[in-house]
Formats: sequence, C-alpha cells, structure tokens
Amino acid sequence: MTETSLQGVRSLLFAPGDDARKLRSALASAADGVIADLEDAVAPDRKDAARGIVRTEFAAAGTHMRRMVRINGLDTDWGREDLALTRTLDLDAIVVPKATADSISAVGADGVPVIALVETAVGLRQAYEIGLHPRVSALMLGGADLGAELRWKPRSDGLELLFARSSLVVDSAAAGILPPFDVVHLAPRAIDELIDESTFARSIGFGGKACIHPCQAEPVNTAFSPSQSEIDWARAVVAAFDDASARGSGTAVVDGRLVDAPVVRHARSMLSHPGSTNQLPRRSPAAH
Ligand SMILES: CC(C)(COP(=O)(O)OP(=O)(O)OC[C@H]1O[C@@H](n2cnc3c(N)ncnc32)[C@H](O)[C@@H]1OP(=O)(O)O)[C@@H](O)C(=O)NCCC(=O)NCCSC(=O)C[C@H](O)C(=O)O
Ligand SMILES: [Mg+2]
Repeated sequence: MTETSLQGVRSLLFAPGDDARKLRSALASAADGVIADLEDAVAPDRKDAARGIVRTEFAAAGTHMRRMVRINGLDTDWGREDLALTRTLDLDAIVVPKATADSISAVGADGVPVIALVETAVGLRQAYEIGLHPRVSALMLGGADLGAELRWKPRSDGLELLFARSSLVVDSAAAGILPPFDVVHLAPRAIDELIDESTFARSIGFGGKACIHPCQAEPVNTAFSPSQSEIDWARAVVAAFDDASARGSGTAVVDGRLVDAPVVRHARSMLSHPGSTNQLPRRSPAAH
C-alpha cells in the first residue's frame, strides 16, 4: 500500500487531446484532475496533432491541477508514441485504456502512477491482478466499452453495472489501492441523474468519478465528500465510543445503532480526511 498523489481526488475530467480550447477550460475547471485523452475522443488522423496540443497546453497551465494523459493501447499504432510523450511531461498519472494484466505489464514498472481503465470482460476478471501491479494507484470503470462488449441495454437504475462496480470496489480494496473511479455519465446536462449515480457509487465504495463536461465536476466533488451530517455522526460515534471505553466497554449506541470497533474505525477515518472519501483502504486489523 503506497501513498499516492491521487489520494483525495474525487473528480477527473476528460478533455479531447486535440482540442486546445477544451483542455484549457478543463484545466481551469472545478475538477480535481484533468485527463487529456489521446484515445477514443481523438480521430485517427488527429492523433499526432493531439500529442503536440497536449504538450503545449499542459506546459502553459498553472500547477494547481493534477494532470493526466489517457494513452492509446500499446497494441495500437499510436500507443508507443503516446507513452514516449508521457515520459516528457510532468504528469500525476497516466490512464491506460482497456487494461488487462498483460497490457499493464507492458507499460513497465517505472514511471508515474497508472490509473487502469477496466472496460473489457477480460479486464474485469483480472482487475485484482491489475491492481497489484506496482504502478497502479487506482482502477476506473469504463461503462461505454464494457456495455458495448456485453450488449447492455442501459437502465435508469444502473442495475446492469452493479456487478462490475462491486467487483472493482472489492478488487481495489483487496489489492490495497485507492477506491476506484466510477464511469462517466454520458449526458452532461442531466445533473440530477449524475448526482443520484454519484451518490450511489459512493455508497458502494467508489472514491470518485470520471467526468466528460466541466459542469459535472462540482456535483461529483460534493457527492464524494462527507456531508456535514456525516461528520457530525462520526464525531458522535467517536465521543460515545471513547466514553464507553473509559467505562471498560467495547460498545456504545448512537442514534439507536450499535457502535463497535469497525464503526469507530470508519468514523475516525472520515474525521481524518473530511474533504474526500477517496482514501486508501481501511483494513480490519486481522487483514494485516
Ligand atoms: C460531450 C461533449 C462533446 C459536449 O460538447 P459541447 O456540445 O461542446 O458542450 P457544451 O456546448 O455544453 O460546452 C460548453 C463549454 O464547455 C466546454 N467543454 C465541454 N466539454 C468540455 C470538457 N470535457 N472539457 C473542457 N471543456 C469542455 C466547451 O468547449 C464549451 O466552452 P466554450 O467553447 O468556451 O463555450 C464534450 O463535453 C466533450 O468533448 N467531452 C469530453 C469527451 C471525451 O473526452 N471523451 C473521452 C472520455 S470518456 C470515455 O472514453 C469513457 C470510457 O472509456 C468508457 O468506455 O466508458
Ligand atoms: Mg472506453
């Protein structure tokens, strides 16, 4: 388990790598990080131009924003040149699409952290192994590619995604990396849907979410930050437990619910990182 500059990151905004205007606006947005995309958002005949545009825009931007590049797969005509470009930029991470255990190994053991985009059936089956690679700091779920492969018919309740989402949360925790980033919501104007989807993803253990439009960053940041009532709950839990411990008891009751060691660990972790739920896994003592 290693500390990483991705700790605390909630929203990651994709912008097409060949669109200087969008890259500039993404770098000035409320997102916690920007992913300049060289893969699916860039047409084949724009791939070379995109590398130059990303280099220029990332060099011109201030340093406050975390910067990432999504490369093309190393089995494509463009992946190797993309990877070479990333070695010349000051990046916080690279994003590897359609990740599998083999494709992550091919990226190499040295360099900036990797976010592995799990968006194929094979990748989903290998997500734990991918998470164990020394460069992988987090997984991200790619719903568009996975949905196309598995022939999903999208549902308003997102039930078709539930197995993939839950697997990624479990595989990330078992591998000792950050909680995963959830799928992009493909309808930028549907903010209420985005909030519901983000709230649900956080409730099952995601640490953040990928975005495709600047207007999605703020709602995603809010959804992946503990609310004031959660902070109040955590304080009450810790106080009640400390009080019980002083009386020689290992349990307390807060708001009519049992509070014991795992509940207190959860509460203490929330209080030590009040700005974001995206923190390294809380292991039970027996798991160490
Ligand atoms: C989805 C979009 C194509 C919509 O673009 P557009 O219609 O231009 O949006 P607006 O008219 O609402 O734009 C208003 C202004 O906001 C700027 N803008 C829009 N999107 C972005 C962005 N992503 N980053 C920065 N700035 C953005 C516009 O330029 C307008 O500004 P101005 O011109 O000054 O008025 C568009 O949002 C978009 O291109 N999104 C990103 C697409 C992308 O990167 N896709 C790849 C990643 S998603 C993915 O691949 C998922 C995964 O792999 C999977 O399989 O699931
Ligand atoms: Mg994809």
